[in-house]
Amino acid sequence: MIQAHGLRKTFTTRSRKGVQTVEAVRGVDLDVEKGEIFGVLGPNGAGKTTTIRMLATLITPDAGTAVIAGHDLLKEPAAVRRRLGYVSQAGGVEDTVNARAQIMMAARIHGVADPGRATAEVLDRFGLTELADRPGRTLSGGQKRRVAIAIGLVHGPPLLFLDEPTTGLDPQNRANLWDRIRQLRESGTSVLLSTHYLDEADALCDRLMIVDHGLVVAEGTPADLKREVSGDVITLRTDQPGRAADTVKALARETRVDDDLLRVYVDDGEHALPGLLRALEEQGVALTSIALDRSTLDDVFLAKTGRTLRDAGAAA
Ligand SMILES: Nc1ncnc2c1ncn2[C@@H]1O[C@H](COP(=O)(O)OP(=O)(O)OP(=O)(O)O)[C@@H](O)[C@H]1O
Repeated sequence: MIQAHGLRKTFTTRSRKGVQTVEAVRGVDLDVEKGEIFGVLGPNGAGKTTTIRMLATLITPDAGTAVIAGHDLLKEPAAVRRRLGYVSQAGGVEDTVNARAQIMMAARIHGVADPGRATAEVLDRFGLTELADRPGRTLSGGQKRRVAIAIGLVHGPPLLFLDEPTTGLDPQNRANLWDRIRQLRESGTSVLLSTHYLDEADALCDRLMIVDHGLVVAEGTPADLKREVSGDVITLRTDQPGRAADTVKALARETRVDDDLLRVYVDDGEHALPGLLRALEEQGVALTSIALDRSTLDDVFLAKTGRTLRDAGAAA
């Protein structure tokens, strides 16, 4: 559905401080299969939105090529545009106009043969029929997000771009939206979504790429990626993380200190734990807490970039 190679975008801004350039995307390859949910996971400022906007024909790449739904992104942008739906991070739902009218307008803009019917269908599909005649400002965050997706889908595109679809939603609305995105996949729509939520990427995506500073640092299924940094993570909280790390180094594949936390990467946590605790006790290192977990996508991010996704987000 999408084959992209070497996508690049640099932004130049001029202000009183002078000319500033930001290399937002620095050579991204992407391969999205038909009917899959593909995720672009990364911290704030990683280049997710810029990548999606290039693929959605909204900004022109400085370099690179892409074929989307069988059409060349640069040579046939109008054909590409007809085959995709795009839902921006902000959502694009008007406050003063009701949902039905907004969806109907999108259907007309796209030249849908029977806009009334297409609107009614998409309203029904997203559980919006009851709310269809209320102005945008009276809808909840989750309802607005569903209207935005309905606007993006009313012309029945085979490919949908969702830029951070669940940011700001409460857990119940996020779960609801995940179900609806999964239903899209079942009906054959390919979905490319960006997110900075690890659990979202893990729960929803068939495959994903992790981006950082405009580059792809890892790609695969969530299970493959986690297998790459295989094994378990033992997280120990202590006042002496450096000393604890030195003590357990020989028993671990890798250790990482993060404030008062020591992460110990081992092949088999259950078996490694007793030996680890014994060694720490012998050295007189006191612990305030112990946790044993399977590796997560954050551990993949940490292994590839040396930072956790949370830290990377905070630094951006
Ligand atoms: N129009 C623009 N002009 C100048 N700089 C830009 C522009 N758009 C994006 N950037 C910069 O490019 C970098 C990547 O931005 P982008 O929006 O693609 O990141 P993102 O991964 O989507 O982040 P977020 O999760 O915060 O939306 C950032 O440093 C951003 O400030």
